[in-house]
Amino acid sequence: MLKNDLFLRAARGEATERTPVWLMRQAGRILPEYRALRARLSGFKELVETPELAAEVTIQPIDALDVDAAIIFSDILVVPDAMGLPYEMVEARGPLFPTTIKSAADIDKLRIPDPEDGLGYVLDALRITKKALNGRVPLIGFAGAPFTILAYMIEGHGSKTFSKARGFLYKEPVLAHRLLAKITATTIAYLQAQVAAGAQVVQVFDSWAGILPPAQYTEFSARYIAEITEALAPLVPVTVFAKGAWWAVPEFAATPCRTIGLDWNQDPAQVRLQAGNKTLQGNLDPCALYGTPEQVKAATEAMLRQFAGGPHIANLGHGVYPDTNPDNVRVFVETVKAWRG
Ligand SMILES: Cc1c2[nH]c(c1CCC(=O)O)Cc1[nH]c(c(CCC(=O)O)c1C)Cc1[nH]c(c(CCC(=O)O)c1C)Cc1[nH]c(c(C)c1CCC(=O)O)C2
Repeated sequence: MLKNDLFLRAARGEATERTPVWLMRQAGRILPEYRALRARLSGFKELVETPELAAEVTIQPIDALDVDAAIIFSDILVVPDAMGLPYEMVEARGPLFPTTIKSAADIDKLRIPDPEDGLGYVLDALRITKKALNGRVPLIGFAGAPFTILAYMIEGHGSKTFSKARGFLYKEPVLAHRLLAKITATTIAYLQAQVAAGAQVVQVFDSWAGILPPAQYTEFSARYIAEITEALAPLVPVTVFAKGAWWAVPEFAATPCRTIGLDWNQDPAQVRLQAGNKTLQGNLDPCALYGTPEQVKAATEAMLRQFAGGPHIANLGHGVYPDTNPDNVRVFVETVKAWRG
């Protein structure tokens, strides 16, 4: 039994007494207790791959920020890792893949792993977290969208343009689809296993959606997200967050996802018109949290007003930036909780 099921009810499209709130990347470097734990370890991967520690870090923001949902501490890059393409997390630089996908042979070598084998550490973290939460708040599972995962597998690291990955779509469309199909199969099995391990909502992050032209987005990304939502929606409510893909809202609305995530470039009122009865999630600019507490409160209230007229889960328009003052995050959370729109 959940003591606080506001997030879950909003994610199902049900009415709630107040708007639930959580933050993308709430578990991480904004919290001193995260940085302290992280400093004792060899690196990010050790934290992600040690279920007891991942569970501890997942719960930190529930204690520190009093948010209405927990998101399992992991990364979208565990999927390519389990498929046979390991990543490294380079301090202060971000992810790096020592080998990348270049050919049909590279794609054929990739596994579609049994989640309990290749990703058992995430499933263990979910099971431990679920037990430790003891029903305080719902637990969110997640995975990257196949296109965003392909972008890292081909590019090998973060990039402003992802020109190698985008070039691959033009030069090798057949291979791109072969790779996307393999990532999609892995992701569906992985998310189903996350649900079996205790995830009550799953979110698909298409962080690099905005780098594709709309027609290519439909062909190389949205259709695979649709497949994932069709496989998962019978089990739990599914959230789709595609950063920068404002044009794709009608496509997501046609899938069985329950919630659509908005980044801060999107106009909530306009999205409402396109999204039917879906729940909307978002979308405060993470930079709004750099202001004074009064400014944070005003910006949060302005955001809440824009979402009037339908189910809403308050969040930022992307992950919280690591140099954000946690006190301002608490102002954001408290402002949402006090709001009766
Ligand atoms: C694109 C992407 C990645 N990872 C993720 C995405 C999709 C969401 C988004 O667009 O932000 C998803 C992710 N990564 C992490 C979470 C944890 C759960 C949560 O939201 O609180 C989630 C949901 C932890 C993390 N993932 C990472 C950290 C920082 C690592 C550290 O502790 O040094 C954390 C807490 C590392 C990471 N992981 C990734 C990058 C580009 C980086 C480096 C940039 C950075 O440092 O923030 C890939």
